[in-house]
Amino acid sequence: MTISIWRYSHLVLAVISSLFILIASVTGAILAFEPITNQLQPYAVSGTNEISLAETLSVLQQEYDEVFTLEIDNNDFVSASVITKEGDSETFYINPITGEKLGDIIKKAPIYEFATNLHRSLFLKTTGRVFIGVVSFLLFLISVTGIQLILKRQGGIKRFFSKVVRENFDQYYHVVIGRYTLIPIVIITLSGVFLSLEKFDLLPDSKISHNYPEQDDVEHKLDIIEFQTFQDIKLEDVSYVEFPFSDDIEDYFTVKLSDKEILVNQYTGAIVSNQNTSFVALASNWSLILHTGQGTILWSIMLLLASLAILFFMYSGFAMTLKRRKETSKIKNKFKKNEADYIILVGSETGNTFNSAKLFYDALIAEGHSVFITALNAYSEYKKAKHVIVFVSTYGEGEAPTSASNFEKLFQKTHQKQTMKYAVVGFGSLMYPDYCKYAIEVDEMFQMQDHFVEHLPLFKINNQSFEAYKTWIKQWNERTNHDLKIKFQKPQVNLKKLKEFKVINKSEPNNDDSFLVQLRPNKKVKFESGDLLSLYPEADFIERQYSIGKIENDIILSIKKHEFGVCSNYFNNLKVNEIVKAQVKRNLDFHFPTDVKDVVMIANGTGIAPFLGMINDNQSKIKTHLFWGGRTQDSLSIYENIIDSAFSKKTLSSFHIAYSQEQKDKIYVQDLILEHQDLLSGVLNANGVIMICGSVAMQNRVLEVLHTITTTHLDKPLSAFENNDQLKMDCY
Ligand SMILES: Cc1cc2nc3c(=O)[nH]c(=O)nc-3n(C[C@H](O)[C@H](O)[C@H](O)COP(=O)(O)O)c2cc1C
Repeated sequence: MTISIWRYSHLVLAVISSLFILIASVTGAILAFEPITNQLQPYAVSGTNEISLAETLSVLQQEYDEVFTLEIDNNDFVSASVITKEGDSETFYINPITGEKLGDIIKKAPIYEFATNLHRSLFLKTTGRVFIGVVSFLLFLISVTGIQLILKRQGGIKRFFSKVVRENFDQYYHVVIGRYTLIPIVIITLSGVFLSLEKFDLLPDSKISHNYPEQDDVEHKLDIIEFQTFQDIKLEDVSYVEFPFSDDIEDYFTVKLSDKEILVNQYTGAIVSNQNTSFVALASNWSLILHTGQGTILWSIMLLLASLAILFFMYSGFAMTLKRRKETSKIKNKFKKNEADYIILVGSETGNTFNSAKLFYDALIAEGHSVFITALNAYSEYKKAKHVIVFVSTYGEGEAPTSASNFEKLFQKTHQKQTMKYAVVGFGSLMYPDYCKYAIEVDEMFQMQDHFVEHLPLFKINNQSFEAYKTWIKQWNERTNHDLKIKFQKPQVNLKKLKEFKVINKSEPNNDDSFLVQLRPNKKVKFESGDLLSLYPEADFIERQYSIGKIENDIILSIKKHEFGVCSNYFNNLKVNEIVKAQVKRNLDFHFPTDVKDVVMIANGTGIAPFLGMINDNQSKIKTHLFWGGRTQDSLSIYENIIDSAFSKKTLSSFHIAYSQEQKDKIYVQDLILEHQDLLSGVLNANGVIMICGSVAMQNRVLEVLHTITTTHLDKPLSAFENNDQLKMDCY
């Protein structure tokens, strides 16, 4: 629940201040170039830590008729205001060792003048300055709420920089870029607020006031070069020197240093007054440096990047909000709640789960059913319903998402009259210790009430996996004897991008209707075991993907033939030397790890394909254990040669098989995993990697077993290893 408060505050603040933030960040990005271009000018003087103030002041006195001021700015440019020997009053950059003029003071370019005015006051003078000050504070609050949201999402400060689940482009980069730029943005906004407060005299007075003790007349005036005080001060510590107004002994040198201001007797060089700079003045100086980037190219570049990041956050933040609204507002029920046979209840925080529920709703409607879809928070009595299907995500630490926050109470006090069948689909992420916990709770609530009968067991979906969702639809279809068709967006095919691959070999389908295809690219194509081969059959141009095993330079695919499968039958009918047009899609998260000591591979059926490549290409001979589940011994025969070859090359350490049909008691790959739990926990404990490929159903069973193993042997949930990139999965 608290997460939605943070998200709501984040959004409201962003909406209120968006236009001004837009102006401030565009002008901020432009202004970031000013200190960069300034610093590229050749006026910076090096070695100011070695030059004494006495040397510079003395040389200036010799070089010019009169000297008024000396200034050293944040760029280390030294400028002096003087009357030249020719009698001209001028201010210019000087060389502090020779005193000679280096160049004229840089004039602010009109673009920077314009951007500064807009940035500071929107050309509205005081009113504008107030606005900008307030907006700066709002942006500070937005950054703080943003940091809070990232902390919640990632599960604490320790995991601030750990892996981010990628749901879509906007969400992913909003979080990833946010992690790197929010702290600089907090600094920029706080310094901006400070500068505004200073402008409106809202800070304690930081002016230094000196005591002016009476000075005794002295007969001999020392040369500046002889002033011990100035000899002891290095130029790098000086920001400003004002020369005495007249020869009067009560007129002094005023010297501003980084942390204090001193008055120096112009005859003796003695310090007359010494006052420390106030905290407010120091903070104000730092605010100016941090807000404008003066003096450091690196920080100026950071300011530029932060300004650009703010623009991206505005775009991606609003895009996410619009998408969320669209997902939740597009529910237009055709049937009333008391007319419908099917009730779909949705619990979602950011709208993703609504999307999956809506696809199911559309498919049921297309089949001619009466369906009513609503949020879990709107749960009530349904007079005619026969089926309740719940799609629900988990948020916070295993809690209900916003649109299900009230469901438990409603469920307890609502009593349905007729008996209904229920099915719960949980959406979550394996990166959280309480994987799909709220869905588990909802499932239990249904189990406890008499009027509900389980239609399908609880089904969990990791990271909104569409493949897993399709598996659940398949289970639904099998259970109901229907052929519900989910309409999903076809990925756009760019036929020009398809490459040609020649069929080198193809085995005949075995008892399981599985066969191997060996393809060779006609031209050079970059691919690795674990990448995907996308095909777009002419019948529908819908993308079908197969996991690639790379052996030498060929692609090995393991395919299961389905009676009416367009693509599997296309492959099965291929003859040697025929050409297949397809595209390789990189699947970087599912490549063989080369920087670990142990790898365990777990597959069932055709999921073995990428591993066939990996076990043969394991050049650094990493200890590799393959667990595979098949139906019968015959299922293995098409892979046997490749596995034997890996054993003889010593690139495979062990191979464990579970045949489900060879004996009375069925054995599955998850049973093998449990049997070898010491090996599995040992590999994880030693930072090894577990890879899983095959059916989603197998994946879910294996994950349950792995979770039991990690909690009992290693005292950690499986999510800890998922977050540490020790779990790689590609299931369908
Ligand atoms: C802050 C935060 C906390 C989460 N907590 C959990 C959790 O405890 N268990 C889990 O399985 N998934 C958790 N998730 C993952 C979400 O359930 C997952 O991203 C889901 O797809 C979101 O669906 P929705 O956008 O429809 O709410 C969390 C996600 C976020 C951002």
